[in-house]
Parts: sequence; structure tokens; C-alpha cells
Amino acid sequence: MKAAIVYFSGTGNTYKVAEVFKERLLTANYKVDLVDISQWSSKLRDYDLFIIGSPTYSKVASAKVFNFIDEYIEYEDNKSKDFITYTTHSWGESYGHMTLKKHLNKSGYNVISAQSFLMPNGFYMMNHEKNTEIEIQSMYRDVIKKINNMMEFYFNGKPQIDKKSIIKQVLFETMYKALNKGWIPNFANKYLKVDGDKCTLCTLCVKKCPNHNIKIRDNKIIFNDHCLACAKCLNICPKNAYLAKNKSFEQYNLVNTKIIK
Ligand SMILES: Cc1cc2nc3c(=O)[nH]c(=O)nc-3n(C[C@H](O)[C@H](O)[C@H](O)COP(=O)(O)O)c2cc1C
Repeated sequence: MKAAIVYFSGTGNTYKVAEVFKERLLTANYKVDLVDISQWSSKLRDYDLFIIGSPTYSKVASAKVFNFIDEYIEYEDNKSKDFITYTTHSWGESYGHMTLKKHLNKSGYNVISAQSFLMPNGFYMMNHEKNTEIEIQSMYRDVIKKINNMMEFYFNGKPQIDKKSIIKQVLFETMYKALNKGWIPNFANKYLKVDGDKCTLCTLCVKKCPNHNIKIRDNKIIFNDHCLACAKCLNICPKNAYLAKNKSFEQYNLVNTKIIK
């Protein structure tokens, strides 16, 4: 059996959850391709199981993932695959995994499981608090437990879908998708600045921005108006030159952290 896990991740949380899915599938003798959404070049028909993950932005999944579904998988002929959608979130509730499920269902795909995972808040420089080490370890344990459980049900032919109120789901989806369209594309312009004394114009943020929203003009970093609000740029800057709401901060990037011991 072969599985693809395709994820979009700004600060590493969604990627780390993808790694846990991968480990679980490997122990069940699956062949697994773990693919960053912007690197996808395969065909759905090559896989038996397709897992797709996104961060939650204002309660819904990233536009990047919706666009991916529209561009790459909506028109594929083989609709008999098993799909799992998931999101990661850091406070409150997420409806993103359910809206992704709905989006795929509309295109004729069978989503057999949908879940959201609470992960550490890497956005504490802008919103809510930084988590304590104890909270973080407990989140990692919960993710591993939840995925083991989810896959166990799937292997036994009884997949689980997160139960969410349909009314809230429709309400949030409509409301937040519209709201997000208004503010997310200008997130960087509105909230981020780069300290010219610290920035060396190394262009790492320019190269790594998943939506090509960052440019250099007149020896300065400037932002366009198609930001995803993924917070990758501010957290990967080697000089920590970004300011969020005019303040410097401790960077968050989970990519090199081990969550499976
Ligand atoms: C602009 C923005 C909006 C967010 N909105 C929410 C939200 O509504 N609810 C929530 O629980 N987390 C929210 N988060 C937190 C992220 O969903 C969470 O940290 C996620 O795990 C990040 O995934 P990543 O590290 O893969 O990018 C938001 C983060 C950002 C940057």
C-alpha cells in the first residue's frame, strides 16, 4: 500500500504532525511519500491513501491548500481514493479540517477521516501566550495518541470523523473565509517590518516565501499584497531582523524538533 502526505506548513507544526502520520503508516508497512505542497508533482492514482494537512488561519484552512485541491486534484479521474484531511491549530477551535473535507467531498472524493491537532503557539509574538514546556510535551503526546487511534480505526475499516456542529461549520466557513480574504493577503504589509540595521539582504525570506510575496527594492525588503500569513519569513530570518507589530521577538520554528521520541 502507498500513501502520500501532502502538507503546507509555515512554522513547522503541520509538518511535524505529517511526520507522525508517516511514522504510523511505516509501521503498518505502507510506502509513504511526505511532500511539501509546493513540491507536489505526482499523480493521485499512484496512491491508496492521500493525507492533506494545513495550518488554521482564523478558524479555516489556508487558501494555499484550497488552491492546491482546485489546481491539482479536482480534475483527476480516480476518485476512489481514501482521503484524510487534518489541520493544526494553537488556540480555540479549528473548522479547517472540516471545510477541507467538504471541499473534497464536493469534488467527488471520499474523505474517510478529518481531525484537527492542537500544537504549540508559534504566533505568540502576535496573539495569545507562549506555551510552557509541560503544555508542549502534553500536546505532542496527544497528537501521537490521536493519530495512533485514528489510524487504528482506519485499518480496522471504521474510520472516524471529528464531530462538529454543522451550523457552526457553515457559519464559520462563510464568515471567516470572507474575513480572511480581506486581511490575510495584506498581513505582512500591515503587521511586519524589517529592521534595516539587522537585515543583511541575504534573500532567504524572499526565496522561502511560499507565495512569492517578498521582494527587495532599493535595498529594502518589501511585501506584496498576496501574503498567506504563514509567519515563515519572520521565523526563519537568520538575523532575526523582522519586527512583528513593531516589536522584536523570540523566533519559533519547529522543523528541527523531535516530537516522536
Ligand atoms: C494569521 C494566523 C491566524 C491563526 N488563526 C488561528 C485560529 O483561528 N485558531 C487557532 O487555534 N490557531 C490559529 N493560528 C495558529 C496556527 O493555526 C497554528 O499555530 C498552526 O499549527 C501553525 O501551523 P504551521 O506551523 O504548520 O504553520 C493562526 C496563526 C496565524 C499565523
